[in-house]
Amino acid sequence: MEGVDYLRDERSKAQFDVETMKVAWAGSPEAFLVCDRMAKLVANDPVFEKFSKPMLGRKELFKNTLRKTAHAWKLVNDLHLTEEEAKWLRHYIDEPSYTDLQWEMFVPALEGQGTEEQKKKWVPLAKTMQIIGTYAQTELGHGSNVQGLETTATFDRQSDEFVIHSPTLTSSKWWPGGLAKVTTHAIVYARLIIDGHFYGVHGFIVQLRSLEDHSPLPGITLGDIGMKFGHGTYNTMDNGVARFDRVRIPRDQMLMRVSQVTKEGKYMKSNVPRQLGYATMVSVRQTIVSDASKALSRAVCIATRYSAIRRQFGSRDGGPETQVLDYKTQQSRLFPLVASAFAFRFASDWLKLLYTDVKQRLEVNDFSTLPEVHACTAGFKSLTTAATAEGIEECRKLCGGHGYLISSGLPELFAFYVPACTYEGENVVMLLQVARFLVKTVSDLGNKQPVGTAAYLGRASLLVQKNCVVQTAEDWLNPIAILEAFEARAARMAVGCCQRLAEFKSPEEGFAELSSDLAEASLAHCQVIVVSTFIRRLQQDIPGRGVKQALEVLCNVYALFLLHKHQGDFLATGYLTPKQASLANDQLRTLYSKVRPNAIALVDSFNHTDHYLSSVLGRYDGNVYPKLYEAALKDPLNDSDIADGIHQYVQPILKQKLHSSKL
Ligand SMILES: CCCCCCCC/C=C\CCCCCCCCCCCCCCCC(=O)SCCNC(=O)CCNC(=O)[C@H](O)C(C)(C)COP(=O)(O)OP(=O)(O)OC[C@H]1O[C@@H](n2cnc3c(N)ncnc32)[C@H](O)[C@@H]1OP(=O)(O)O
Ligand SMILES: Cc1cc2nc3c(=O)[nH]c(=O)nc-3n(C[C@H](O)[C@H](O)[C@H](O)COP(=O)(O)OP(=O)(O)OC[C@H]3O[C@@H](n4cnc5c(N)ncnc54)[C@H](O)[C@@H]3O)c2cc1C
Repeated sequence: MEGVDYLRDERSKAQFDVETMKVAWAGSPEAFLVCDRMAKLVANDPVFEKFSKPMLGRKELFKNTLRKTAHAWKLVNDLHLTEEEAKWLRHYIDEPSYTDLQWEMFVPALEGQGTEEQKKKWVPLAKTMQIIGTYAQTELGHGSNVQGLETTATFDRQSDEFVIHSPTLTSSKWWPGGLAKVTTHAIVYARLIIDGHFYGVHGFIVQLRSLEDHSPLPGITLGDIGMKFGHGTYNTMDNGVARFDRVRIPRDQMLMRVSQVTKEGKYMKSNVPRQLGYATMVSVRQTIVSDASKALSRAVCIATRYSAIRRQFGSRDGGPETQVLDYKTQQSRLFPLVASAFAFRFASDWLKLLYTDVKQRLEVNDFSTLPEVHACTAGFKSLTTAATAEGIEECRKLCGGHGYLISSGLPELFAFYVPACTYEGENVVMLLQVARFLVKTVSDLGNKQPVGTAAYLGRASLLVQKNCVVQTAEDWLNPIAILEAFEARAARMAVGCCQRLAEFKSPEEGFAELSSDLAEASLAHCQVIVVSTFIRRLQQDIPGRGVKQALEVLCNVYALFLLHKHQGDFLATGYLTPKQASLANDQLRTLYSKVRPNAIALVDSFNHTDHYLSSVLGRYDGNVYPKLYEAALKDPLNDSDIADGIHQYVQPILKQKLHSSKL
């Protein structure tokens, strides 16, 4: 049998209806149709070809992306694509471009932090791409600590302008996407100074380049920050550096929803919290969570298909060897990642609802849920990106040696994905934000009943006393038992941290000293939410033959895998006995056997095109080995039998006089 037959055979074993599962994955029949249409549009358009990327130099890579972006923008207009369709188009094109910053950060910053008047002026210009903007917050010397930024915006009362200035080398803006060569404008974050007094960091709309000839405006020095990790992935983007030498902008280009500066130089705070200045980051963190499930589903699709084709050992008489997918070790590394992709998918759908709700509230100045939403987006961003980056690398290893080839699609996917652990809030820094929220919630338990995602902490006093009642491996299939275990562990970790914090001289000293434990408690809290979201999703009506049952198995795999991985926490907090932890692991093995017949069908449900996967190992048809050969033969080194440099550098070594060597 060939790879093609193996996958056909695997597909015939599926115990659920794949077409309905595709809809469950996409979220709705309408969402599925949009994704499917955009995926095919991209896959069938030769401009969006990706296989030549690894061979391109930096300048060609960049220009190639400019060309693709221009073509995509033309399609958006010619085909009258909605914003949702345009986002999927961008997703399937699969190439970081300046438009990411324009649509994910520049426009949301204008919309979230601008006054009505500012929005009226700037948003239409941005949405029609008459101006192209980026988000210039990070500096050479400061990224995570936004309040530590050094760029200054000094108000000049006489001219009614702000003077934007980079006072030091470390104040150079460093990283903003599209800044080096493309963007005409930026939201520049700077310390506001009026009459020598500092008023904190604010956003300012600064024009960077001439709209006529694209040259940098006077006083602004722009450049690229250099090549990044991987080759053909993030190097398509011109992440840039900018220095400002007393650049003047009109007063009305400070984003003034949160606070205003009057013509007279008076600083006025409106009744909105200053954290609203951080709202753009909340918005994009939510997008990043949704991207995590997409990236992880891509990696597991490649690794699962290849694992069904690859055979090793198991036959001593020349018969077929064992599919590596049948090894329990392979299953225990791969299936939790398949389950995680689904878990993150449902978590991101839920987060989107939470975010839509807070956005509507913020518009009418209701800020009550902002701290919870900030904690959720920051925590989920950290949890999902860390697990996805690790998961992609695990999938590469699951594909053995061939996983290391660029043609497997996995090295480039990892290089593209891994900065998500850093950008938009470094992951540990984000967990510490969750920790602040947890500590406040637990410390306030006497006065305030927690709601929403923290509601379970309202039962903390009970959860720290109760013990797990599981007696058999079967008991671990009960969602109530699973959820209580996660809640008890998280509550015990949070309460334990708070008790120890009280032993320090000051809360700041305690927080710094216990920060590792606090980060772990935050992760445990986020896992409660992801697990409970998955469980709640299964309580909804899920049509289709066997679809709900297959998802139930995955939900249990996800939860019990986490329980096994973090069993140290579950045991140390005293909720579980070692016997109960071991029963969970027994159940996990049984669950892997239930996933096995559905493995290929599950990854088919992601509906990924071969274009999007860009992987010889993950091809839908399974025709792996002939295509690996074909891809290898395309390498420029295979253009001729004798490569450049052989005559010059190798032949002289071969022809050296042997008596000169002692070897
Ligand atoms: C080929 C192309 C095709 C083209 C197609 C054309 C068509 C295109 C159409 C559509 C395209 C769509 C594109 C989609 C693409 C999607 C891709 C998405 C990829 C995105 C790429 C992202 C790039 C990355 C960008 C960046 O990285 S920007 C920089 C981000 N920086 C950070 O995140 C900095 C992190 N630091 C912080 O957030 C903060 O400083 C801190 C650490 C959270 C705060 O620290 P500190 O304690 O000092 O806080 P304070 O400032 O004092 O504040 C204290 C209180 O405020 C609370 N707080 C903090 N943050 C927030 C918040 N965000 N919201 C609410 N509250 C917040 C904090 O908890 C404190 O509260 P308290 O009560 O405890 O006091
Ligand atoms: C591909 C990419 C694209 C980017 N695009 C943009 C962009 O468009 N616009 C923009 O403004 N920025 C952008 N950035 C910058 C990005 O937002 C920052 O790099 C990020 O916020 C992390 O900040 P940092 O680099 O200062 O890391 P640091 O904060 O210096 O982190 C270094 C280490 O210190 C630790 N650390 C930091 N603070 C604490 C603390 N309080 N407690 C414990 N540990 C701590 C971190 O955990 C980490 O291990 C981009 C970055 C990348 C990689």
